[in-house]
Amino acid sequence: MNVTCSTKYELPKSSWVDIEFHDLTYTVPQGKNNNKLILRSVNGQFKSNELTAILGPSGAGKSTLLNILAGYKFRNATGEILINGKPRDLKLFRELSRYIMQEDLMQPMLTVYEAMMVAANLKLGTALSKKQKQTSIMEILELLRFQNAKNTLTTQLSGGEKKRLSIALELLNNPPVLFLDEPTTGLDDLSCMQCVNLLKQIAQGGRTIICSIHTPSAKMFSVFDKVYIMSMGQCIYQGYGPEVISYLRANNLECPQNFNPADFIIEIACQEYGNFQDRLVAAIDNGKSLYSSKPKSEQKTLDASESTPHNNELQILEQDKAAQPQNTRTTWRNQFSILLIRMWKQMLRDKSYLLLRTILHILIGFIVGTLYIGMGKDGSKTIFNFGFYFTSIIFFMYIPMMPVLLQFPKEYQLIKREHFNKWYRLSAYFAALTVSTIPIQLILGSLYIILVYVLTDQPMEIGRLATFYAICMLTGIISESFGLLIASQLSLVNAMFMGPVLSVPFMLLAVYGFGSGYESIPKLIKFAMYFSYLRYSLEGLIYTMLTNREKLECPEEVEFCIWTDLDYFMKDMGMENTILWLDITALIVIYILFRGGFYYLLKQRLAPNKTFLAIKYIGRLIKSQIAR
Ligand SMILES: Nc1ncnc2c1ncn2[C@@H]1O[C@H](COP(=O)(O)OP(=O)(O)OP(=O)(O)O)[C@@H](O)[C@H]1O
Repeated sequence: MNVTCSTKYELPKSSWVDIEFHDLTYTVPQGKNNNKLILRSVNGQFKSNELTAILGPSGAGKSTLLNILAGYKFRNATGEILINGKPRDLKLFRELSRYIMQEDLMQPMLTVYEAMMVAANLKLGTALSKKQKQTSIMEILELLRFQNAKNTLTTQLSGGEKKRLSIALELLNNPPVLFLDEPTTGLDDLSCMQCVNLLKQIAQGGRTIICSIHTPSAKMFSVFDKVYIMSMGQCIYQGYGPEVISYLRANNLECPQNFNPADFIIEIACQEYGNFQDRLVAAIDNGKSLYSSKPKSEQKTLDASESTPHNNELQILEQDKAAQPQNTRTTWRNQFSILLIRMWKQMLRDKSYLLLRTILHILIGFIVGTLYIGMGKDGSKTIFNFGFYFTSIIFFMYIPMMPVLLQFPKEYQLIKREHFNKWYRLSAYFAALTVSTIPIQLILGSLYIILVYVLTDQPMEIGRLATFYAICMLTGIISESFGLLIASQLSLVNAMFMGPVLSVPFMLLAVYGFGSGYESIPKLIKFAMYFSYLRYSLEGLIYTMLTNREKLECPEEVEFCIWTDLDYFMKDMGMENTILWLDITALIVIYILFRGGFYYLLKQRLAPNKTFLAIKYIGRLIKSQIAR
């Protein structure tokens, strides 16, 4: 069956970028004084116009090599990486290359076409009109055979379609270098072949395409222009796939007839026929040589001096900019609005979740309102109002925080991919995320507040209602920020555990000492109380709702009401010195601190600076000491 993609569209030609690496070594710290060697002085050359596959058994170091070459990992790596014969400038190289990671994570609630349009708007700037962008998108979608799936939601795509969409998204600004980590994993044979043929077609436009592959079929093995086979962090073969048979024969290893040579060399790498590691590594000079069945004298060695003298990264970038002015990145403002619209679209399209949240706000509002019904003006129930305000604060703590803890760890994987591939600046994403959730919180929050406010018979004064609303909303956005702060650093399971657990001290400190007077609280606890935003919220609500009010009426059936005078109640609670604007200022400051902290930690997780690395190192050291 012919599975070659035959389309009339061809991608624009790309600048040539040859990648070469020498003595690449990569270690990871393990235990106290131990280092694990993952790449062992490997060498190699990956050329433009070629599709190169990195092969090897599981754990051979394929992804590690790919990560280092793409610049995704670079700490703890030593050796030399040359781009067109000149030392790589990582910052510039990142502008030239794109990395398609193994996970098929897609922005949910968008169709293929919409996902492409968002990517085009972010990557192609404003130099192209909407019509031109549409044409580019349609051409790429046609090339990747998406004509019939362009209106399908990304989450409903098949495994192969998701892989192709990941490639399509990165092809929009025509990068000269594409790295792909296991693009065929999880695909059936036909989809694998289609994917590899497509990559070959893309490479033929002058691009350097490097992918890691698990076990290709014999047919696929011959499609690659070059295969680079790894075993235990070293190179055991580099050359054209089918020539591996003669390479092994030259090293006294005969591939049985009708046996897939790719399977055979991988079995050898797994030492199924004995240990040939050193012999094969020496035969290919750990990647310094390129095998060819031609006589030895005609084989190429991969010296830097022999590589084609192309331009360096800066020259390529300038050349590309001149040839493709549409590739200039869009402004921060545009990035912000594109991302904001994407977030709102996704939020509004997730109808079942939106409905669930709406029902939840109404239901909880109704339950809380019913539990505290009519107590706002009842002199015998003054203390119950305290409970009502606290319940409301807890509601606005948990409701915005829990979805964030659940969603953000997954969202982080998407941000990592998009940010690494230079779709947008992190600050634009952060600003869009900050703004995106506010309207929905304001609307849903008001559903709860209107219900409880009316049912509990709180004073119908605009000023009090507005302040009640503002404090609840501030509590909500602080809790959301706190959730983001946690979720930006932890996995889903850990975040779901840590979020509620870390909230407990905030709750305890919020009510600590009420009724016994501020002075009786120990100094250390007083100090800790400054950090509980819930305390400021609770104080603010109590002050707003209970000061400057007339005496409450004591119902006839009740013999004695202790707190009809609310000033006495405030005094008994130890809250007579509360200053509302101070509470609100503290809430705003905490919000800024939590949001700022979230941004800083997210930035550090994506690209850690030295301080952060040192903290991580100390953490690892402590962990290893505890584990001993
Ligand atoms: N941070 C790390 N700490 C400890 N070991 C690591 C670390 N990163 C990678 N390794 C180890 O390095 C080796 C190579 O990993 P790598 O992911 O590059 O292999 P791979 O060839 O891509 O494997 P697979 O095909 O299974 O994905 C593995 O043994 C892995 O366990």
